[in-house]
Amino acid sequence: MRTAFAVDQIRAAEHALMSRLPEGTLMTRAATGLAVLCGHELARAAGRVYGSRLVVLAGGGDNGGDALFAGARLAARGARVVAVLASARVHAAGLAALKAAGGRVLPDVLAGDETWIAPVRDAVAAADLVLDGLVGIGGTGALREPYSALVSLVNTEAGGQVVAVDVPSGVDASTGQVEGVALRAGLTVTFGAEKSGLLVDPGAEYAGRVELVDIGLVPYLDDPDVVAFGRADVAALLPLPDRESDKYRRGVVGVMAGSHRYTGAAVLAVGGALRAGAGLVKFAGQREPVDQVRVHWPEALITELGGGVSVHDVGRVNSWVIGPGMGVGDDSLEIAREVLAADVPALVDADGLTLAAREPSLLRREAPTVITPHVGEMARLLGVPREHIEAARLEHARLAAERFGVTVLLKGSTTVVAEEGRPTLVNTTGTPFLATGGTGDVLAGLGGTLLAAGLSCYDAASCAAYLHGLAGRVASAGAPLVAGDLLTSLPEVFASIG
Ligand SMILES: NC(=O)C1=CN([C@@H]2O[C@H](COP(=O)(O)OP(=O)(O)OC[C@H]3O[C@@H](n4cnc5c(N)ncnc54)[C@H](O)[C@@H]3O)[C@@H](O)[C@H]2O)[C@@H](O)CC1
Ligand SMILES: Nc1ncnc2c1ncn2[C@@H]1O[C@H](COP(=O)(O)OP(=O)(O)O)[C@@H](O)[C@H]1O
Ligand SMILES: [K+]
Repeated sequence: MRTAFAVDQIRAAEHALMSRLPEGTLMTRAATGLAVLCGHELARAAGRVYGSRLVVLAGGGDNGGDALFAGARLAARGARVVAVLASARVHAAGLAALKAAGGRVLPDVLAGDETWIAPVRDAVAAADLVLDGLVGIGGTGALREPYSALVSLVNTEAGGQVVAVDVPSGVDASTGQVEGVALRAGLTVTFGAEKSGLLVDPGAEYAGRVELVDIGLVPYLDDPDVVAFGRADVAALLPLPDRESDKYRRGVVGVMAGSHRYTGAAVLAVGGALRAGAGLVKFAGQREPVDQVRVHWPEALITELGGGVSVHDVGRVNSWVIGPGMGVGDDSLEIAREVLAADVPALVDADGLTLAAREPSLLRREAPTVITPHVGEMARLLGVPREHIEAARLEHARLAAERFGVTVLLKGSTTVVAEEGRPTLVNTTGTPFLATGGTGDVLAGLGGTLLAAGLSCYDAASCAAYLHGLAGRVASAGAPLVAGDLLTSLPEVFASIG
């Protein structure tokens, strides 16, 4: 399991650790680790450290200090290092070390004219590696000048590797938010522990690959702010059938999905539930989706609603999946009321969420509930513009979990799972090729089966996101996928986890 922390937590741990160590120890540890990793990058890109070209961007805080000390170490190994000083108060000892090791300082970017631009641009374009030590965890708000001009220049002109020190400048280390410009790194070398903002888009996208340098912080950290499951975490939670299993013990999933207009959603949601290993899937819906489910999934038990047949006629289930393509009319609302009155865990998706935005009492249930909104559905549920949600995924997923008292799986470029009292989970599998119609329906079915098997909402949502993302990667292999491909890939994914 990967763990990540908010800036306050990092600061508190650093404070506790620093009080036991001689001054400067942590920066030495950080800069040493940074220099080693940059050395690897230079060896890979330029063949060797000696003679390679390095540009160090140094801001006025300790982040700049780390970069200058690392630059000094690489200069001592023969790299040609130039520093760009973006503040009048750069770390004095770091700058002295760099100069003593043969590093040079480029023209003054603070002089107030534009004479610095051409030489800095040329140096950045020619560099094998640019080291971003402008701001780290001390950054607040949008980057100010000259930091933002320097970052824009690196983003457009850098010809070699770009390494962010601790955090890409311009990314909020706690939330991954970016106001204005931020540095696009190929590698982020972060110190002590991962920062939450490095795992969540947009920050994660700016960070590139993340490498952790141990500076001895771990014993001083409290519970993580954010976690990410790995294969072993999912393997430990996934229920496997054993000799005692029968279909009822494995879990009966009720699926209420599809409508006259949207029949495919029902087929995909039932498929997701079956392929996730449900003991039994009971499908309830209108005639058209019923016909389609019957053709595609003879394994499902089917209840055609209407004509005096209601949700009660479905009988006992261990969990409900409700929403994909079910419609948002009054009859759908009535069905949603009946389904969500059941005393079993429920996963509410798609149209189910549109109905809940209209009638929030649908989500006030005794039994556990997972909601799986995409950004648009979340915007409706919270009454917040979708851009705000995209910019601050952790914050809005947590807000919805608190407001509705449910587990929230917020879908999109970074899927996050939020539940009160638990660290927010960030899913690290997946591919942008999943952004195609119907993939969310498969996810809903998958999650419903894991709930029926007895996983908690948090675990079911987290495992479903992980498996779904892997299925996306297997199905896509770099090419477009269709939602049905996920169903074909799921057996391989489950086998690889087992
Ligand atoms: N505290 C510690 O124990 C350690 C800290 N380390 C380094 O220290 C960093 C934190 O150092 P600081 O607390 O000095 O903070 P930073 O160096 O991250 O940032 C502070 C500087 O950036 C400026 N700044 C902040 N927001 C800005 C914006 N939007 N636009 C332009 N300038 C902005 C501030 O005016 C200040 O000069 C970490 O990220 C890490 O790199 C490491 O050396 C490891 C140990
Ligand atoms: N840019 C992206 N990168 C990775 N996954 C994405 C991206 N955009 C969407 N997805 C995933 O694709 C799925 C789409 O689900 P959803 O929006 O509900 O579509 P539908 O309703 O058509 O099934 C979700 O699992 C979501 O996390
Ligand atoms: K930085």
